[in-house]
Amino acid sequence: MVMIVAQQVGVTLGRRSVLHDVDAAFAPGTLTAIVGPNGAGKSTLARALLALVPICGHVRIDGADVAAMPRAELARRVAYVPQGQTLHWPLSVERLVGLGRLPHLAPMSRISAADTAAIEGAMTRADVLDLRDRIATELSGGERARALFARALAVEAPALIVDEPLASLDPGHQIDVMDLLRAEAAAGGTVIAVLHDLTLAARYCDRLLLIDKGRVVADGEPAAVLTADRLRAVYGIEARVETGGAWPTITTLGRSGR
Ligand SMILES: Nc1ncnc2c1ncn2[C@@H]1O[C@H](COP(=O)(O)OP(=O)(O)OP(=O)(O)O)[C@@H](O)[C@H]1O
Repeated sequence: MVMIVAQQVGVTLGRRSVLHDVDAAFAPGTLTAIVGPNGAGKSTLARALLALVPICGHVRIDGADVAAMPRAELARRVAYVPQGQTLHWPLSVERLVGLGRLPHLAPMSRISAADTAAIEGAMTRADVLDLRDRIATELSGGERARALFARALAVEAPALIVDEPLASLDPGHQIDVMDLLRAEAAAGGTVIAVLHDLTLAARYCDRLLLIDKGRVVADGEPAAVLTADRLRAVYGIEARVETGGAWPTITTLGRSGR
């Protein structure tokens, strides 16, 4: 189990100040969605948590500064699925998923029975067993997304950061992925997902971190974060938010002021 804490995190990319003074804590057993409009800084925050961009402030995993952490150790602690990843090598899906075990392998060593079990388990949970012999570069967008998700699951890291894992998935596989993220959190994982679908985020996540213009504008339980006023202010939409059911549902009615 790991605790990830961002303290006063700021990121500047080129000349653009993209994130400002972000404070956030991500606890074990919690599924957190990072939500916000296009360009708000969600992917940048996901990357900042892994020190993949230069940051001001600190990100700590169980108290250790990620910027100073050896990459292999960080890769064992936090599995990461970036947004819209492209594949360059014509590997089979099984071998692609097997790359998730690299952080655990000593140089030149062979994969163990435990590695094989992790790869099989990840392929099963991401529903890519029937694709295992397919060449990953020849998959559809949704199939590729599931294969890359399986690679992250194969790491068996205590924390998982996934950036727009639902993009290009059909509704059934969207539910499957959200169920999986929930299950990872229920098993003690620290799970962070960048999401655009607010209703799915509200239904599945313990907590939403709403980002706008590089700043955290709300952080809390979905029903507290997703108010009609806030959706108008942040997304520029008129939305009906219903909180009477098992989870809040958001129906977008149109653009504000139109
Ligand atoms: N390398 C870069 N140089 C300059 N600006 C960048 C760079 N990468 C991203 N940005 C800018 O940083 C801002 C935040 O980008 P980011 O990808 O984090 O947004 P996002 O919230 O994930 O958006 P989306 O929902 O569209 O994926 C955007 O304005 C983007 O144009």
